Amino acid sequence: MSEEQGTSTANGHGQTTELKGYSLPTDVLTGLQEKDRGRIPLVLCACGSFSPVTYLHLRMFEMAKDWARLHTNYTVVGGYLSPVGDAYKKKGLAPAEDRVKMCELACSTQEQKVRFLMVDNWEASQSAYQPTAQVLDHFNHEINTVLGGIDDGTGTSTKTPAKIALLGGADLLETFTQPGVWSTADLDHILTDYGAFIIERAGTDMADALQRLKPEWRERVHAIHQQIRNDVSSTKIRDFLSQDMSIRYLVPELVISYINDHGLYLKDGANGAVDGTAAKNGVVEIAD
Ligand SMILES: Nc1ncnc2c1ncn2[C@@H]1O[C@H](COP(=O)(O)OP(=O)(O)OP(=O)(O)O)[C@@H](O)[C@H]1O
Ligand SMILES: NC(=O)c1ccc[n+]([C@@H]2O[C@H](COP(=O)(O)O)[C@@H](O)[C@H]2O)c1
Repeated sequence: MSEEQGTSTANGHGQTTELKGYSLPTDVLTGLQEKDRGRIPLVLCACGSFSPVTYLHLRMFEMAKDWARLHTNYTVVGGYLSPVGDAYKKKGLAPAEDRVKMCELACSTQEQKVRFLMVDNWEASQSAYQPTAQVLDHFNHEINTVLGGIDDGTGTSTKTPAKIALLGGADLLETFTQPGVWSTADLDHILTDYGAFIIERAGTDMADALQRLKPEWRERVHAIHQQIRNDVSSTKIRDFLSQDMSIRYLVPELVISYINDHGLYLKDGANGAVDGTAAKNGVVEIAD
């Protein structure tokens, strides 16, 4: 994790810490290709706990990428997993450093020629909780201001602005209308200025969740059905691990090795808590 340096605020949402030496990973961020001429580059940003990351988290990007290609004028040029920071204090949250590392290992399993997924540790490195609107502002700043946009594929080094969008599951969409979870201003900013690609999820009625949104927000949501349903969740993975059950073929092999090597998600907390919020055993209760 990067070293901290000073503090600053962004967009009036809350405190962010400037991270010394931080730069957004861009190693597999592609430019537009000849075949994409006339299309808008799209960068998908998945915010979540990833405790631990599963194959479905990776698969969400594939589903959204296909959907964008088939049903929109966007072309996915990059995807980011942004693990939430320790301040989120959710039950089952392993330390941010471990979750970032596991996401990096998961992304390292991508086949060379088709790699477009990266892990950004900016959110995970913040000591204060970062609302998702602010995380999307961060991506927008890094890609469209710092990088100046995406290579437009004309061979002239001209850059074109990328569309930044939130990627998540239908349970996330469902929380949009749950009282006290999101501020109206943040939702308006996320859906009006960025938009969301939402993947159907078992246990959530996506049509109903969409119906509950204001019409002007609803039209900014790309609702994607899972044609091959996968109901894996990080909670189930943690449950399996706590019962010493196999998680093979649900989670990348490198992530399984990392979990074993670091003794994460053990039922009886053999590793003990790191601090009051996140523990190596991943069974910490949400703090008040
Ligand atoms: N099986 C799934 N189907 C659709 N979306 C999913 C699935 N698993 C995770 N997601 C989505 O991935 C994003 C990040 O996931 P998150 O880290 O919260 O995983 P999770 O499995 O929901 O975690 P937990 O079980 O710890 O609550 C969320 O928007 C979530 O909705
Ligand atoms: N107000 C907000 O910005 C807000 C509210 C709820 C969840 N979230 C984000 O959604 C994601 C949800 O992740 P989990 O499903 O693991 O809880 C996290 O990245 C969290 O920061 C943001």
